[in-house]
Amino acid sequence: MGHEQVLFCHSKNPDIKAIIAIHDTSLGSAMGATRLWPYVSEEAALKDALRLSRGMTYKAACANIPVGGGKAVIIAHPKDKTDELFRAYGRFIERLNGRFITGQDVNLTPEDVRTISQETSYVVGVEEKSGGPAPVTALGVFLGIQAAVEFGLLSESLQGVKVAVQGLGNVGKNLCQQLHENGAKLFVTDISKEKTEEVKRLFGATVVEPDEIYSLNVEVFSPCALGGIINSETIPLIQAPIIAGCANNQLGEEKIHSQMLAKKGILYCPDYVINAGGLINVYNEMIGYNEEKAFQQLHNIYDTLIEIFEIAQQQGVTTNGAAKQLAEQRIMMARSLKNQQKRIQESGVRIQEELLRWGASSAGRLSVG
Ligand SMILES: NC(=O)c1ccc[n+]([C@@H]2O[C@H](COP(=O)([O-])OP(=O)(O)OC[C@H]3O[C@@H](n4cnc5c(N)ncnc54)[C@H](O)[C@@H]3O)[C@@H](O)[C@H]2O)c1
Repeated sequence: MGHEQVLFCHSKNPDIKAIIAIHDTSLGSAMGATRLWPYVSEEAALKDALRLSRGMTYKAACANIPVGGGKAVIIAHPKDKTDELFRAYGRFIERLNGRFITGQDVNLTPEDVRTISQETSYVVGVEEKSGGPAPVTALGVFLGIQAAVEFGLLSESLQGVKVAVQGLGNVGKNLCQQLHENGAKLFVTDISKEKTEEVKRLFGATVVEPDEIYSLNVEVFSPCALGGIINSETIPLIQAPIIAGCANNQLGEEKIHSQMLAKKGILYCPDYVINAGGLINVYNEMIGYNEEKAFQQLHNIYDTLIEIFEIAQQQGVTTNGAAKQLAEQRIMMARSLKNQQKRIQESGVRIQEELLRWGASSAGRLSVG
């Protein structure tokens, strides 16, 4: 998959096994949260780290922020978490000298991240300066829905547009609020009755059962719960001409299912493009949180999606294929700029050396003369 560096971290006391995968640093230090999971084998853990770190490279490139892609996994059961384990892990990160910056993913708490930060400063999310990533992610998804509706339905307004939201958690509920405030008509589902009742009461949403959400006659289907829900079983049910939601890894099989969607004429917003708000938020926390700047970058999601839809339409490729193409172009451009800078620096050093040599020899001639 073209990784720059993969580290296998191991110590006996405390007992720790972790893998840090740095996929690409052309755009900047590799960023990627740390996941703790009782993987069945080291191979399974490696596969996860490799796949997720490559995803981060594409996500950052599409979001147009100067960070690279990385990911780390700790092979452990959540019940075996200890401070010693996280401190040992922090020391591994510190040794990378800033090539990899991490944060909180599955099975890590903000407290665990704080423990890691006792050994390394290359951690984000230690102090939440922005109120967490979910509202920013939701706003990014909202902008993505606007882009898709404008491109796919030729409408600049969401007034009366029917949107089906699957999952009313941290992101889903915030998204419902944005959609409601902009005149969309909501259809929602969640496995928690409490959450569906709240969204019904607050935003006048129509509640449906979890398995009914796919086949609704709506303009937008917004998956905001689980991964893998767009697959060979659900695609034939989907009526919406647009899919735009925050859930990670929505497609069961990336290639097969993105092609099935394209064949059916469904405009799919690649998940890692539309849900980049969380990463944008974390990046801004790292460089010193500035709300205005973060929200400006968030608007890139809208522009990037329009660009992706245009590439897909012009070249007859899937939106997923177009997103990868765009990300790879941006990475190649960053690489060639870096190489140019390096060449300029090297030739600058060579000229300086020539001048020094020339100066020394003419000084010699002068003194002789
Ligand atoms: N939080 C972020 O900033 C962020 C950023 C990028 C991607 N994501 C992804 O977006 C998704 C949602 O994130 P979140 O932070 O809102 O999570 P969350 O856990 O707060 O919410 C998920 C919701 O989905 C519901 N749910 C679970 N199974 C369901 C089912 N079968 N049908 C309907 N609803 C179901 C849960 O009850 C819960 O309310 C996840 O896939 C996450 O990885 C989140």
